[in-house]
Amino acid sequence: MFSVRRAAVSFTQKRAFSASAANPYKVAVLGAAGGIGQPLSLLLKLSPKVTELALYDVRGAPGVAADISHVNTNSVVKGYTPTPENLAEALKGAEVVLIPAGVPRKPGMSRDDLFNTNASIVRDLADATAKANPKAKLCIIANPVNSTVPICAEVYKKHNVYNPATLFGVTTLDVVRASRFISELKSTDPKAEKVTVVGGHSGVTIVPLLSQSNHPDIEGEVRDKLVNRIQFGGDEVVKAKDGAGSATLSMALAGFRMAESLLRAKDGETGVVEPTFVDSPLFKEQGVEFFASNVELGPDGVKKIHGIGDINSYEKGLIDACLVDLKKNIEKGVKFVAENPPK
Ligand SMILES: NC(=O)C1=CN([C@@H]2O[C@H](COP(=O)(O)OP(=O)(O)OC[C@H]3O[C@@H](n4cnc5c(N)ncnc54)[C@H](O)[C@@H]3O)[C@@H](O)[C@H]2O)C=CC1
Ligand SMILES: O=C([O-])CC(=O)C(=O)O
Repeated sequence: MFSVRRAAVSFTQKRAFSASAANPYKVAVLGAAGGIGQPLSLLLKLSPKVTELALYDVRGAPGVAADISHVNTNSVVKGYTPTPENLAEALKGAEVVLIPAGVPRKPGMSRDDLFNTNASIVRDLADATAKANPKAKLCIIANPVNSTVPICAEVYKKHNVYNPATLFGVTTLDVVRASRFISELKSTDPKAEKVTVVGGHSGVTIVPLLSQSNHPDIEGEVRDKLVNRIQFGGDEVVKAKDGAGSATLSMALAGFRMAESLLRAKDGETGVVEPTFVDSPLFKEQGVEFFASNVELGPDGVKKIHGIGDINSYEKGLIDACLVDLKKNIEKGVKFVAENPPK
């Protein structure tokens, strides 16, 4: 007989952290054996803030866990095979849950084309999280983020455990890209380039606010090209990978940054700000329930949602276009759960 208990393969290192160690945080990655999941898990293993790493996937998680567990940092790594009991065990006690589970794009596809496959994957993983650990900070990487985040909110509402402060669509990659692209243009250090990107996470819903960057002088054709590159940076990678998927390594870095920021804020660090797609008051009056903007993180998740600040007329045009698509994407996610509730 297959033993559910034994299926949770544990690679406990001999010098496990004592209960009194600082920052004793468990982090769970669902979809851990994938293109993003593997490097993301590796980065989490390197973080002194993480003491337990739970790796779950429908295939291959124990192998990835065995591999990563040999990295000589002081944390425990466990790999989980796909049973409901193992999924619940992986989730239990996690401070942060990251979901990169789902299919990536191929050339010619939009992120919305992933909806049919990924909506039910994310719905079911959100359902498991709502049952096993509803207080965890839930970070959604799986696309289309503009729809998968509302799907999670609807699932949590069905369980009466929805807390808008703990649900995050991961849009960090958009600012990682924006700062890199602007530094290429201006021959500067990308780390010094702070670019605000708001809206959502696909095409025209990605709105860089260059007027608030270090280089408000970027205008005209140069600006249009830069904005387009930031909005469609994901397509650049999809095209270059030529059918083998989308961004994985830069995304792992971006997802890790988001997770680490949540843990830093949990530790009481103040002034931790990340861009993220959250249940937001900013455009609710226009019927847009979720919106990405800079968000100050606190021990309980969202502490303060920053407004979009002063924008110019060009950026106002970008926001208007963003809101049209974003509203449809959000409504699609909400409708999906209404018509296909978790079993
Ligand atoms: N938010 C963002 O900025 C970005 C999002 N993405 C999205 O992340 C997702 C994952 O991308 P990749 O890692 O490249 O794909 P991948 O196909 O390499 O990995 C996905 C993993 O999810 C697993 N999986 C599938 N169904 C599952 C389930 N029900 N439970 C647990 N695991 C499951 C698969 O076995 C696979 O290991 C895609 O939807 C992609 O579009 C990708 C890049 C950036
Ligand atoms: O482009 C994709 O499909 C993956 C993604 O979200 C990104 O790289 O920003």
